[in-house]
Amino acid sequence: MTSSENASAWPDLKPTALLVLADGTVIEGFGLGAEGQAVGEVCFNTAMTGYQEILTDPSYAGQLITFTFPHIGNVGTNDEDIETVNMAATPGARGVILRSAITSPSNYRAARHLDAWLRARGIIGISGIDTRALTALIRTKGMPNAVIAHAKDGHFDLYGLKKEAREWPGLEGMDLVPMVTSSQRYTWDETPWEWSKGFGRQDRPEFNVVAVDYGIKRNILRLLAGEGCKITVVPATTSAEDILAMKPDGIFLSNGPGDPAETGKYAVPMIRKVIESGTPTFGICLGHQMLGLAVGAKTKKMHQGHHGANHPVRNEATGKVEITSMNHGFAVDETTLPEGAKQTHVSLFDGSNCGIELEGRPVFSVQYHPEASPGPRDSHYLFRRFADLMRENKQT
Ligand SMILES: NC(=O)CC[C@H](N)C(=O)O
Repeated sequence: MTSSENASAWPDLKPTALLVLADGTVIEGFGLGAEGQAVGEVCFNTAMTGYQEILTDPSYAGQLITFTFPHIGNVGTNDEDIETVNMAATPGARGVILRSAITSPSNYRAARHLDAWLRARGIIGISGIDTRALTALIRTKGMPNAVIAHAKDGHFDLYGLKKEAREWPGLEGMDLVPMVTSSQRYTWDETPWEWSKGFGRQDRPEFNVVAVDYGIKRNILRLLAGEGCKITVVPATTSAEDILAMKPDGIFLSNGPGDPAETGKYAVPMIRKVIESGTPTFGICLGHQMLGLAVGAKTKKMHQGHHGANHPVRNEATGKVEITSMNHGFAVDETTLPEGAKQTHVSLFDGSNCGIELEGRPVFSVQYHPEASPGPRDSHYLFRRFADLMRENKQT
C-alpha cells in the first residue's frame, strides 16, 4: 500500500490527515473529528454495527481502530449508546480509521453527526483509507503502532510524526487502567434498555456485588443490575481487605485496556485473596486475563487480536457455538493453565482460550464481552450463572 495509490482516488482533494505507521509508511487521507494527533496500536474491528459503543469502550484506550465495515457514522450518534461511565472524562479509542467519508445520519435515534461527536470527545479520525489493505497488512504483519494526524490546513511535520510512531513503546508492558478507572466508589442500579420503556431501575436487589473498575462498561453494569444486583463500583487498586469488608455476595472483575501482566501487578494479589475467600467471582476480558494470571497461568500478546461482533466461540460444556463480541489483543496462554482451572470456552478462529472456571470454587470468567454479543442474547446466560452462584453461596 503506498500513499500515491490512496491519494490517486481523489486527485483533486488535498489530504487533511495522515496515518503514519511505525515502519515509516505514510498513508494520506481526509481528517474528521478532532484536529491534532493520536498515537496508538492499530487494530481492525469487523463489527457491522455498534461503532459508538466500540469507540467508547475504555478497553480501547491506547488503540486506533480501523473499521472493516465501510458505513460508519450512517446512523449518527446519541447519548444512550455510550459505554464509558464517566461520559466526558474517560477515554476510549484514541483514533478511528475509515474507508468512506461519513454520510448524513439517517436514524430516528440520531442526535448528532459522528464527525461533531468525535470532535467533542477529542477523537481524531481519518477517512479515505484503503481499510482492506490495512487489514490485510495487520493480518500478515501484526498490529502496528501508528500516529493519526489531522490538520485542516494540510501541514504536517512528517519527520516528527514518523519519530513519534516509531518511538511509541507499544501496548506490551503498558498499564492503562489508571487512565480509565474511577477515582471514587459509586453505586449502580440502572437495568437494561427495554422496548418502549427505556432503561429501568433495580429497586429490589437480591445481591450486593462489588465491581472492580478496570475500565468497566455501562451495559455490563446494566446486565448485572438486571439479574438482581445492587452494584458498588470500586477503583482498580482497592484492596481485597476493603472489598471483603463490604461483605459482597459476589465480586465482578471488569474489562479494561492495556497489558494484563502489567495491571496484574496490583490486581493479581487482590484477586488471589478474593478467590481464597470463597466469594463468587465473575471476570470479563481483562478481568478474565488477570484471573488467569492469579491462578498461575500466563498471558501473551496476540498477533492480530480479536475485535468484532461475530467471533465464534465453542462452549466446551455444551458443544454449542456462541457468536460473541470481542476486543482483545492479549490472551491467556491455554498451555499454561494449571490443574483445577478448566477451559470452558475456546475461540473457533485460532483455538485460543476464551473462558475458565475454577474447579470446586464459584469462580469463572470469559474472554469475550457477553453484554455486547449479538443474536438472541446468547451470552447473557453468564450473568444468570453468576446470580445462581451467588444464590447458592448465600444458602450454604
Ligand atoms: N476488552 C478487554 O478487556 C481487553 C483486555 C486487554 N486489554 C486486551 O487487549 O487483551
